[in-house]
Amino acid sequence: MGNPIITLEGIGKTFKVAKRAAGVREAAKALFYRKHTFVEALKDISFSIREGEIAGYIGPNGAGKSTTIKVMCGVLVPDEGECRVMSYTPWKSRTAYVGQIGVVFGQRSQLWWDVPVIDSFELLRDIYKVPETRYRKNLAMLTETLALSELIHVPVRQLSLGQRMRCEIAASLLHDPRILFLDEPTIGLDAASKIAVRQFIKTIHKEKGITVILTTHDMNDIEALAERILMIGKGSLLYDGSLDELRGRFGSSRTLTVDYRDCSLPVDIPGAVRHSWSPQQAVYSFDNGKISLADILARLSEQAEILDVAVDSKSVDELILQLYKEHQI
Ligand SMILES: Nc1ncnc2c1ncn2[C@@H]1O[C@H](COP(=O)(O)OP(=O)(O)OP(=O)(O)O)[C@@H](O)[C@H]1O
Repeated sequence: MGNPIITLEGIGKTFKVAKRAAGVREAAKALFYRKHTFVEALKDISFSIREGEIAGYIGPNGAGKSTTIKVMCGVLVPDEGECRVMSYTPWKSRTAYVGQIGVVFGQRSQLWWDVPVIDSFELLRDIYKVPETRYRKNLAMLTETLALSELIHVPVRQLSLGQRMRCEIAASLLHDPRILFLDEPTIGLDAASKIAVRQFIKTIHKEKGITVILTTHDMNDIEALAERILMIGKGSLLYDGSLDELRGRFGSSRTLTVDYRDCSLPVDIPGAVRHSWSPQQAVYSFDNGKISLADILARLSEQAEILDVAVDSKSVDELILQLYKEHQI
């Protein structure tokens, strides 16, 4: 893994929001005095991302994910703290900076709605001043890997969500950015489109070594892509680690169901808890840290001929939910 490419130190952002009271009288009063409340969207956020990492940025609704992405993209200026991305402060020298990053907001489009996709691509080529040969090469690669050949001559408004998302991702990569920010790239997509998007992100990361920051509510995205998870809740960073570390913390308990040919007596296995038994099937739970699956099966096979085994671990959704509960968010 490379050197730090993104560094945030003590980033804070508070939004001032006008308070609206119900009723005509209150609305009239509001013309003269407006009451405000303050929303602390980010509180003292610090982390750094190394070049070539894929980091999943997760947290419940309203946690501050999009606000952080907007700060890192230079769309929002924080009230306090430092943010360095490559050699840039994102909200300064915007023109040079945007040429180095790709951004996809799942809920917003960077493509022009009424014109064919290829026209938007050409406009982006001109905005980012991509040399013609490089543009042609990238366009050919993206068209092939994202299966766009049927789509690029169609106006964006006629595309389905999944088709548009493939075009959005291509648009964000035409200029060979070093970092790709993806804010909910699989939102609203069907299962096949989600898998296609994940597969493409994996490929582009592997082939180009691009750094990826991904926000999502879909834990399958995290499981498929993120080597590292950053979790934010109520504006504060609450977890920074790998999925495996999270499994070690909450998810080491597994359930084993084993089918065997007639076994007349229940088998006790030190380190595993037996939950049910019959001459054909037994269910155990065990902790990876205490006894391995291989050891349990070895003990069982001394007593009976094993026909089939099934092992369940906690799903990523369950692990994340446990983390949310631990932090009461
Ligand atoms: N422009 C804004 N004006 C006022 N409040 C805002 C603005 N943008 C965000 N907020 C508030 O800041 C908080 C964090 O919002 P943000 O969009 O970053 O959350 P999020 O984690 O991306 O949520 P979601 O998963 O729902 O997209 C929320 O309370 C939100 O209402």
